Amino acid sequence: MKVTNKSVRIGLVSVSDRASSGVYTDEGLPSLREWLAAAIVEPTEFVEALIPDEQPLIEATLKRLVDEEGCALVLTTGGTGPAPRDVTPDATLAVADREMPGFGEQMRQVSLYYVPTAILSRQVGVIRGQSLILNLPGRPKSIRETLEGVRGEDGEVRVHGVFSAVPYCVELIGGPVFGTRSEVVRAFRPKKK
Ligand SMILES: Nc1ncnc2c1ncn2[C@@H]1O[C@H](COP(=O)(O)OP(=O)(O)OP(=O)(O)O)[C@@H](O)[C@H]1O
Ligand SMILES: Nc1nc2c(c(=O)[nH]1)N[C@H]1C(S)=C(S)[C@@H](COP(=O)(O)O)O[C@H]1N2
Repeated sequence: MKVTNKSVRIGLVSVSDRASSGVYTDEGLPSLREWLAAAIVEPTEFVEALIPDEQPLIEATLKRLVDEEGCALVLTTGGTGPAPRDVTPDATLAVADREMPGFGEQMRQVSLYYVPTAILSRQVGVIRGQSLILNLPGRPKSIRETLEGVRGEDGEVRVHGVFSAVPYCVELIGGPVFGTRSEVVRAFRPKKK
């Protein structure tokens, strides 16, 4: 696989009323940053935002990260549930050019191995311009769970996390080519004939 030395620019958005107002310390952005830095081979640059559950602000943040900051990938955490203030998927769909339903489907599937309330997450994956935007649930532990997938006691992957498909998707929509460390997550690319 061809990989470049260019750094991969990634937007991280933690959507939480309480973390953004200081009621508790935000663990979303550090968890995202640590997982991605361990998973991606190439140097990464992060553009981060910690914001409350306000749909116009989430939409403006996603647009800024993609259109002005040039992020090839944007990951959000929080605000995907059914409560009235959970509006991250609505904001994400509002700024989308195209939906990628497989990401939401697979994340809910993976999450069911961890928690029966996984079906309450309305998380979506979308394309805006040449960027992939993915919603992850708010619990910091769900970041690793959904991105990395489910492992058996032998450490082998039983159910693929969605990050296995992220590098190929980003490449297909015109973003940078990057690889992953297989001990964290194995990126799949179909073999060229
Ligand atoms: N950014 C975060 N940092 C640390 N812990 C978080 C964060 N977001 C969520 N959590 C934890 O996960 C739990 C469930 O998250 P959820 O997104 O449902 O919160 P919420 O009830 O919508 O409230 P808020 O928007 O104020 O985080 C929270 O109660 C909290 O313990
Ligand atoms: N992997 C994983 N997915 C999960 C969870 C979790 O703890 N781990 N929590 C679920 C719960 S309890 C809810 S309400 C929804 C939405 O969470 P959010 O509003 O914090 O985004 O995500 C679900 N998905």
